[in-house]
Amino acid sequence: MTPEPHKILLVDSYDSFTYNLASLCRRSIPGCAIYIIKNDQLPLPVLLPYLACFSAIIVGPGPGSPNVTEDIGLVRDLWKVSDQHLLPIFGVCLGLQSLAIESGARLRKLSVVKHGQVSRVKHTGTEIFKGVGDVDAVRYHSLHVELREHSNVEELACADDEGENGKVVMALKHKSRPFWAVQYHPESVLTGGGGIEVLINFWRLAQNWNKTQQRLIRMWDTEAHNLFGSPWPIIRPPPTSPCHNDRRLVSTTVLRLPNIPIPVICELFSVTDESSPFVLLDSAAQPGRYSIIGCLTAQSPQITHSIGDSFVHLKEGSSCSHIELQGHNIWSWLASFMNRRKASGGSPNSPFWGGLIGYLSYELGVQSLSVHPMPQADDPRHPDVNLVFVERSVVLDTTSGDVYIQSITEDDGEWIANTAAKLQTTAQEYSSSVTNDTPSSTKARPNTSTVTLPDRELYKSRINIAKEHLFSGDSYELCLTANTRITLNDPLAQKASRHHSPSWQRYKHLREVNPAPHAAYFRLHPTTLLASSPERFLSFSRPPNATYQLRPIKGTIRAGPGITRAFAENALRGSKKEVAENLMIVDLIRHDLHGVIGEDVEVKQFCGVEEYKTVWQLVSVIEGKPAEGAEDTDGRRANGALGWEVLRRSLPPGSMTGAPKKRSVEILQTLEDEERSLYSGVFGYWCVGGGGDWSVTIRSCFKYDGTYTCATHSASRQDVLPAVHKERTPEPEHWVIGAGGAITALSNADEEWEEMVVKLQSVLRVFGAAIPRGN
Ligand SMILES: C=C(O[C@@H]1C=C(C(=O)O)C=C[C@H]1O)C(=O)O
Ligand SMILES: NC(=O)CC[C@H](N)C(=O)O
Repeated sequence: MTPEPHKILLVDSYDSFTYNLASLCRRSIPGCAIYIIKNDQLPLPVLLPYLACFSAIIVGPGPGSPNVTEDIGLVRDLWKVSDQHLLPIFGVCLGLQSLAIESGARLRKLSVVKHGQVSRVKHTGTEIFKGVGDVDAVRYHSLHVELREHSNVEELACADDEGENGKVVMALKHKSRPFWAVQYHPESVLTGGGGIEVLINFWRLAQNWNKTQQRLIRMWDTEAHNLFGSPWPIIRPPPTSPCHNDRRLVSTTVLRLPNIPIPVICELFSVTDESSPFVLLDSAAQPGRYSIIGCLTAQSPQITHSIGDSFVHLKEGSSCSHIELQGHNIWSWLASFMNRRKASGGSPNSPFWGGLIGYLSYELGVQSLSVHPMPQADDPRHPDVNLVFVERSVVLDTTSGDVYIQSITEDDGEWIANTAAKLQTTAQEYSSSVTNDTPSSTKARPNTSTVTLPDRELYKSRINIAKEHLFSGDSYELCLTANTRITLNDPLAQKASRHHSPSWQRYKHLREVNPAPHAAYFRLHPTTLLASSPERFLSFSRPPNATYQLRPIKGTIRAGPGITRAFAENALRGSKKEVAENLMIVDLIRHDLHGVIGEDVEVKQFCGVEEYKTVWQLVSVIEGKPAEGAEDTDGRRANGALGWEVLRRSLPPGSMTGAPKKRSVEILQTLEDEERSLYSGVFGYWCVGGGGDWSVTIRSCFKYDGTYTCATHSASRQDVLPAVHKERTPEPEHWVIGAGGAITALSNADEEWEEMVVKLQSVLRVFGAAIPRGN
């Protein structure tokens, strides 16, 4: 009989680094099984009898204070259990602070808080530091503890913050009970020397203690299983309804047409008809590579859903069905939808064969954190999910010039042949034309718009309030943002028709002035989105052996004359503040990914400096692979449902919230006036072959049409929509641009305002508007 694995209980205080700690634990304690509970999940009397099932407890970090019941939950009681229930505990950060104050130490605020910063730690070389050499440790704390003579804990390590905070306790042990703790973060990617080494020592000490106390480990029974569930990692794609797998085949023709610009290809389709839907995912700059055009038909299914609505709305041509979710959520509904539409046989070199393209709002992510999203003024609510199912597509590989013309519709050879012929002719005409111009964009005419900017003083005052939250230990970083509104009043300039799409003209202008690797143009009624994002959120490659990649950005400076690579590298990678900002998000993203796919998560690039048209950015790359067999969800080849699950559980993007994510989102809701909507959400695709690629919706603008006909909860299950007027009377257009930046304890309000303005300007210029000087 194989021995029972050692069971470790990990208590999570709603932190964004917990799964990193779980992963470190698994590496330090071979074969252990880790059960994670929230600090308020079980009342102590319920937990107590089960402590005997565990070999040790790890108490994780978290926002807030060890003195506040809502922040610390049952952790404070763990230190006081009777000898009968006693077991070894290892505390991290908030965990250390709780142990210390319950053992007679004093809680203090740091004069200079430490978030995402590395300190040299001096230690005794004993206990959890036995055999450990130099320790360079990452710190995320605003509070610290001061030992007193009669406290029951003794110091094992400290950091010397010199003039800033003096000596700060970095590790402790209890004088008589088997408790050890560190103030720094052993699980951070940048902690060196005091990570796995310290956990291995803790485990040795814990096992010794259990042995000398002759502790009997209680058998794991059904009751325990019901209470604690399965051990981490729980790799589980969203539930899908059973389906007949009528797997479709992808038909593809490949042409080599170098130099034919994406706008030229789009204009062969319906992009110039403002009244028809259109989707383009555009790699308009490096490191983007593929541009994807969804060649929609009148029947292409469009799926919309708003949070709080128990229906999904499916529009196909002129009919609209309202499908009740019936206990499912939108995520599993979409997973089922895709499960019925798997396809195979497409070109392995084309990342997209067909599938869903569209966007998911910030508030959809907020809701999955169990935080109530901010209310929306509009009724009915605008869609938080707006996707179209693409059956015909053209994909351009901008590196090789290969163009993939693809269809997953049966017997679609004629469309493929016609499209190929059309593209070839256009390419010939284009290459022989004298000017070789891309179709020209309309430069926005000045004085046609009213721009409402965020109020500078208000924004700066909010930066200062954000910093107060950081100083008090509630958050380590907050991504504060604000909306700018543009109203276009010039009816002549805006007149849309079958052959003139002002929003497309504007998009072409945007891709010229701010070419970006993750650009997009969506006309998905009632929403129009023009995006020029530098930031990939998550890509998952086609199974089998999918790789999940996230590319968070933190750290921004303006691009322009005189800003050389050397200057940018020094200003970004050479800056303690910028690297700290980036590190916090890297650790958060590692946690998000570990949470879904388990242990295999790696930082492939830390703080690379990348140049874009208007800004230089600090970019990190985190990659993961699911455990073997995890993708194969239904016995057949998987369809990317696990990638979809990573997306569900990682939204909103950590780079747009700050860390810890949940508490940061709650604080941001008190500092921002209105919902973010598309901004700070994601846009991208989920392919019928199982891959996906989603970008962060930043450096973008969006607007809603006045009439959103499909979301009304009609009593009938199917409505016929009124015919769309082809030539609409122009109404003022209301565009929104969100912009912001990460606030840390080191932030300066004027500089943060400037950074927000730089990001805003990258899009605002397509409206012919500029921010007045001194604003
Ligand atoms: C908030 C924005 O950007 C985010 C914040 C960044 C930063 O603080 O440096 C960089 C990229 C984005 O993750 C924005 O563009 O509006
Ligand atoms: N990382 C943490 O656990 C932080 C603990 C506490 N909230 C502080 O800021 O000091």
